[in-house]
Amino acid sequence: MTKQELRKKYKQLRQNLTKNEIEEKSLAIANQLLESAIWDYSFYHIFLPIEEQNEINTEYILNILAGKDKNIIVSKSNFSDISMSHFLLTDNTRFKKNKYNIPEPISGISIESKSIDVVFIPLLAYDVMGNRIGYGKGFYDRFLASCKPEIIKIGLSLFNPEKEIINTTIEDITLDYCVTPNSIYKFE
Ligand SMILES: Nc1nc2c(c(=O)[nH]1)N(C=O)[C@@H](CNc1ccc(C(=O)N[C@@H](CCC(=O)O)C(=O)O)cc1)CN2
Ligand SMILES: Nc1ncnc2c1ncn2[C@@H]1O[C@H](COP(=O)(O)OP(=O)(O)OP(=O)(O)O)[C@@H](O)[C@H]1O
Repeated sequence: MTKQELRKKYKQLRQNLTKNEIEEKSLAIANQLLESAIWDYSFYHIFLPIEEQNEINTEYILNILAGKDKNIIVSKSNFSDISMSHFLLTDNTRFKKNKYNIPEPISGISIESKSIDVVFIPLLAYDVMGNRIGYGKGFYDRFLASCKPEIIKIGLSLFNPEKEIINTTIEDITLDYCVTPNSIYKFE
């Protein structure tokens, strides 16, 4: 299916889930991650969910990261130039929702994207090759292009992969893993 068709399909699939199902699946994803071999790093970037879009609740993963004393990085999105700026999460970090309902840190210690070791990536759909699509602005494609090449890219999804996203471009950066409530997919 094309990116456009997939965005429509997965927005609908998400809207069909209850809040309870999202909590259960979010917890299951965090538990899958606990089993994985990604914990020997220092700087972990995570997204904060748009609740209104039924995104994964990443709080369970945040708790794991905090428990393991990792450096946790969260971002602010600039919609005028489609860039993201990154901040270290501390006990004092306060959040505010932007106009797209994404919770963002109000201020904090700036972190450059090259410092990040592991990034958890939001998505609408992905395929068995590790291609992903989001809301279609290209925030993550630009962000990941600015990171170090060996950064570990982990998609998080409530659903299984599609066979194929057909209209991918060279700018699309593929995932290394995608974690779902039931599985961890590894892409070569
Ligand atoms: N939690 C979270 N943070 C994220 C992303 C994400 O997918 N999830 N992004 C991933 O790249 C970037 C933000 N990308 C976005 C791009 C477009 C819209 C947007 O157009 N929202 C519209 C309609 C949404 C829809 O298509 O249904 C709106 O709210 O009016 C929102 C976020 C960076 N941060
Ligand atoms: N590294 C980049 N530099 C400049 N433009 C880019 C880059 N990556 C993607 N784009 C552009 O951004 C637009 C949206 O890309 P795409 O459809 O892949 O978004 P997406 O992956 O669904 O969105 P997101 O990354 O925000 O979740 C496209 O027009 C694409 O050409």
